[in-house]
Amino acid sequence: MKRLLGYLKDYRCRTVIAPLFKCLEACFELLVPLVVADMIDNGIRRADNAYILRMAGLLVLLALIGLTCSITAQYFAANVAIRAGTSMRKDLFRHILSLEYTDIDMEGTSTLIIRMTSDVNQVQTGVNMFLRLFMRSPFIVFGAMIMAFTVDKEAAMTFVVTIPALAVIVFAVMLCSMPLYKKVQKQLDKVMLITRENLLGVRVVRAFNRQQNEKKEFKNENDFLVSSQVFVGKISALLNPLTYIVVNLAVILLLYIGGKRVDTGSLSQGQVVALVNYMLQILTELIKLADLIILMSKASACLSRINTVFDIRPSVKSGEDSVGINTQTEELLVFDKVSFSYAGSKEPSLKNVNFSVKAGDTIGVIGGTGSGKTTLVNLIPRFYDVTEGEIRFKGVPIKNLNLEELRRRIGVVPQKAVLFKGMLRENMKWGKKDADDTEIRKALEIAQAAEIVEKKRDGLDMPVEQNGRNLSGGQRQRLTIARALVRQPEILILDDSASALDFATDAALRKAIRENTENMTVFLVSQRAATVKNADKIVVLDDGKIAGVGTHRELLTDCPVYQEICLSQFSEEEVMRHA
Ligand SMILES: Nc1ncnc2c1ncn2[C@@H]1O[C@H](COP(=O)(O)OP(=O)(O)OP(=O)(O)O)[C@@H](O)[C@H]1O
Repeated sequence: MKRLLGYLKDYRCRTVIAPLFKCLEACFELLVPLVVADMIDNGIRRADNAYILRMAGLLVLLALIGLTCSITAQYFAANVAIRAGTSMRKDLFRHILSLEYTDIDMEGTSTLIIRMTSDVNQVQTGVNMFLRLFMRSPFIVFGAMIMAFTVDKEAAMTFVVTIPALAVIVFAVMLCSMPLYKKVQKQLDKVMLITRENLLGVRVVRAFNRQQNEKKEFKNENDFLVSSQVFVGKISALLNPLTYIVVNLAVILLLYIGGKRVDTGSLSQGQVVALVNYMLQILTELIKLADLIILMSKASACLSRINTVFDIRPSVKSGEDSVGINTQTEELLVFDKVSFSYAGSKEPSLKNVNFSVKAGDTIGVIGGTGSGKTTLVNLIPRFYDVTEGEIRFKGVPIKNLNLEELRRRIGVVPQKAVLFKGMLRENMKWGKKDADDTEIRKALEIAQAAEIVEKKRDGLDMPVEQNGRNLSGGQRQRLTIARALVRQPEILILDDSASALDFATDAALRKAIRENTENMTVFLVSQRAATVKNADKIVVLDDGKIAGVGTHRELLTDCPVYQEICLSQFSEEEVMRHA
């Protein structure tokens, strides 16, 4: 709540104007029954057409003033709600961008998208409706009761009995339905998560002919959502019949008491009609108030979910500065007894990893699926922090280095090639804002991606669609490698980034990288022995542990895991030739 008030603070004036105008509208509405009563008593009873017309004109005037007040209030309420919602969405986006892999893993990408979209929207709607109704509805309920007392104290006693009865019904229904609405909201989230997952993985679903299974799963969750909605709808639907029974009974009582008092001359017919109108106004407002409370409870649930995201502190903290970097040392990186476990995972993904890397070396990282290759290289730019041990960069523990500076020194090409919507040139400049076309073209050449650009009419201005969907998997991979090269990082990490390339292009790529990146330390992560065999040092991983470190030749003689990998990919003759 404090956070939301923080967003409303900047719009104090508008936050006050909106409910005030709603109250002003309510004042004019409360006058209507009195004008109608006067019209009946002094116009219709005396058949005074001129008077009736004058009163009708007055009613139109009241309606117009009420409408103006209402439009003004709604304008300011919507304005405040949209501005506060937009600021909250912006801050949430900024906060999510500051989170690290671990934090995002814990929440899940889909959940974060829901927080940023539907949850913020729900809070926005809650603010809008709150500003419009939180003063107006109680104002009308109490105002109508007071007006009824000014009309006739005895008949108005009906209100004293009816309003609490109505309030009990409205709030009982609301209390029963509120937790159910929360359940519905949760189920809605689930359906949205399934929808998102299926849309993102639509090709995989088709490729594995999983449409029927997915349809079934979606149907189950959706049916549960529908049945929950119908159930809560049925409870909410009780509101109208129950309240109308009470109000109709109250109206009968009012007419009975009013009729008797009309007979005795203490009350006019018009006044009886005014009392009935006040009763109906109270009913309408109590129902609106109940709707508002349900809406507010949904909005507050969404707000607390948004707050849990805001409360996540980035788990990777930047070091103060980069003092102590030894520029003379040959050892660029040292993995010293490094172990790592993912949050919530019982088994460590890396166990006691020790090796060092010289500046300018090419390091191959090889191992079976799930052996920990990606995990290992992700520790270098501190996408995750080690659980045990230490990684040192030029003699300084990377935890002590300024995070931005550390990452500026590293170019990462992840397994999944991601490009962003926009021009290719913009994508290429991600790592170096001021890179010129010559630098970009050079990087494209090394990454074997020059021909992709040459073939396109627009050259570097070619448009890249969302997620680079107008490019093939291999083209995307080469372009992401080029993007990392534009930056000319000290350390280049290629995490299985050539998996979609044919062998010839893969070989040409490695040759170009070797020839053009003399001072760059390159990590080549791959499952292909051919990719890593020329590396200065190869790290062989097996189930999170180091199975061997050395050159291709050394490992072929003394690392059984490496031998096994090579034998599964080369002929025995080829392996023997290298050994
Ligand atoms: N985000 C994560 N949360 C929990 N466990 C994870 C996560 N990412 C990977 N793991 C686990 O860590 C282990 C190592 O995974 P990693 O991705 O590093 O393997 P890999 O050698 O790169 O595999 P591949 O060659 O298939 O990409 C695996 O057992 C995997 O299940």
